[in-house]
Amino acid sequence: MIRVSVVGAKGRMGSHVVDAVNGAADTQLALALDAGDDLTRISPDNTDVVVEFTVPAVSLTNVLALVAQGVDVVVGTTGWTEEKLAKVREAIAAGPRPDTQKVFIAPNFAISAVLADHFSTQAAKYFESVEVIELHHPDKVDAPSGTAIHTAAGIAAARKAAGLGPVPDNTQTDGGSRGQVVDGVHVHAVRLRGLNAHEEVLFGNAGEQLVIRADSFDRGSFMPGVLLAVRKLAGDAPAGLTVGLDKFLDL
Ligand SMILES: NC(=O)c1ccc[n+]([C@@H]2O[C@H](COP(=O)([O-])OP(=O)(O)OC[C@H]3O[C@@H](n4cnc5c(N)ncnc54)[C@H](O)[C@@H]3O)[C@@H](O)[C@H]2O)c1
Ligand SMILES: O=C(O)C1=N[C@H](C(=O)O)CCC1
Repeated sequence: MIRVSVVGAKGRMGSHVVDAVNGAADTQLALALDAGDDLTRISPDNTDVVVEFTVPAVSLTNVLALVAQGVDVVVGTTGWTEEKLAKVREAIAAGPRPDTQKVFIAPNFAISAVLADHFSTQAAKYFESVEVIELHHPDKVDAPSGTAIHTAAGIAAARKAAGLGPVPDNTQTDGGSRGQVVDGVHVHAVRLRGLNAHEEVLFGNAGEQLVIRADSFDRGSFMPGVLLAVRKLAGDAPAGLTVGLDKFLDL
């Protein structure tokens, strides 16, 4: 049995993870902690893998503490930047298990979103224009979504590798309606009661359009990906920091 502790266990995602861990045949819940609880209770003596779903403002601190305690960590919280990822790599190198420690961070655990992201990077070099629209429930604290930032960055890298220049855009005045620009790609965030997690990538050429869309209607859609990551960390995932569920899929 894989012993799993959950940090952020009372949250929308954390509570689903607790249920998923309790419901799977090969995992058992070790500790379920939330804000105000003592993270040092988690150790290799009681936990094989920690799943962390909290808030962007505290996730890095939690991950650094857990690495220092020598436990492997699956992270679903958003808000990761290259600078924060570098701090995780440094913490692993300076931690108690520099050669075996595993940390996995995924902007999105839903297969639909991972595939939309993957197909978008494949499509990117064929289109002159691209924009990303993400649509979420209004209780979400960050915008744009971590998934949309990851998708935009992947598209931008694919465009750069293909030698494409900037997207065409003759906007002369903009009060904010053109969205946030992530690596040259405009990203628009919608917050609407009734939605869960959705993303649409619009590609355009003269006379044609491709739309790639992923819809997570329910948080249960993230749980197979979370359990896959837990199993991979308890199994053959490489040591060090891995980012993105696509790394664990045969794409
Ligand atoms: N990767 C994915 O597939 C995926 C899917 C959905 C949500 N998310 C992300 O997961 C994060 C959580 O989303 P949510 O909807 O569950 O949020 P939420 O607000 O419902 O839950 C966050 C939980 O973290 C707890 N928390 C806050 N500070 C803490 C601390 N220092 N230590 C321990 N627990 C702490 C809160 O009390 C709360 O219970 C967000 O960043 C969200 O964008 C990622
Ligand atoms: O509900 C959220 O919050 C979500 N956050 C992630 C993001 O920001 O990309 C994944 C989708 C759901």
